[in-house]
Amino acid sequence: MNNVLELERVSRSYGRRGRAVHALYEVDVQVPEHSLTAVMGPSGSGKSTFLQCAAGLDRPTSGVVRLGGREISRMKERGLSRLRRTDIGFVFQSFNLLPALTVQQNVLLPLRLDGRRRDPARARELLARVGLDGREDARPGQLSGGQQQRVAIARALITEPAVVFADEPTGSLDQETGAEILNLLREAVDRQGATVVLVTHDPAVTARADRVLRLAHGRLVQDSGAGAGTRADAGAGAFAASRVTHAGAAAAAGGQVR
Ligand SMILES: Nc1ncnc2c1ncn2[C@@H]1O[C@H](COP(=O)(O)OP(=O)(O)OP(=O)(O)O)[C@@H](O)[C@H]1O
Repeated sequence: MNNVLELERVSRSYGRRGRAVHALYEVDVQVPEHSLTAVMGPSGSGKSTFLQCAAGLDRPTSGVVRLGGREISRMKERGLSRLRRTDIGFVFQSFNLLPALTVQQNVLLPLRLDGRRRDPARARELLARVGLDGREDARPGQLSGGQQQRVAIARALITEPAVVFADEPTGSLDQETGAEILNLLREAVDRQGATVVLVTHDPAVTARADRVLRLAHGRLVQDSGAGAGTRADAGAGAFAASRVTHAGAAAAAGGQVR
């Protein structure tokens, strides 16, 4: 199976030499396509830094990040922002929907921002998949938190990104709603062939992930589920063939990771 995301000896430090804080230290990770990877670890262990470096929102101090075979750690800002629009989908803890737009307009926003043709039929299809059939014209403010996160998932998937990065996607939801959101991300992997990397404190995620990476003090201290026998490997044949690899993805419409 191809690795869609690779980090090679990636470090990110802050501050001056001698007194530098190593937010990430020589992290090596390979993420195969069609898999769900959870990144866990205590507060301050480097999870957000990992996500930001992997998603091209921050540059590592040293090391190499490749997304879809392209080295993004050296890309100029212009290339990176294009890549975030075309190859990456984002889901945030706080949903980050635009309140003045309808649900459907929010889902279509990444296409619009990338100057691409809008595809309302595809937006409706994705909204139906996340259980929001018939809510296309609602405003985010009329929806519950869980429903808003469903919209955010549809938005992240609209352009078939190489990787969907999710930062604490269940962090502001109750347990049951959080479990539903996790199921949807799992389904995006199993039925739509998506690749999801999510940062979380939520222990429930481990049961739904193909792989769990644990960070401590900026280092990768555990990498469980990698290799043979992961759900991704076991279920590879069942993944939807319809996904067009690297066909482009959504920048999170109007949001940053933190
Ligand atoms: N801009 C910055 N300047 C200085 N230090 C930073 C900066 N950003 C992060 N750090 C430090 O890097 C380390 C890792 O931070 P990071 O936010 O990646 O951890 P985290 O695991 O995501 O934490 P949390 O679970 O609390 O969000 C911490 O020690 C943090 O203080």
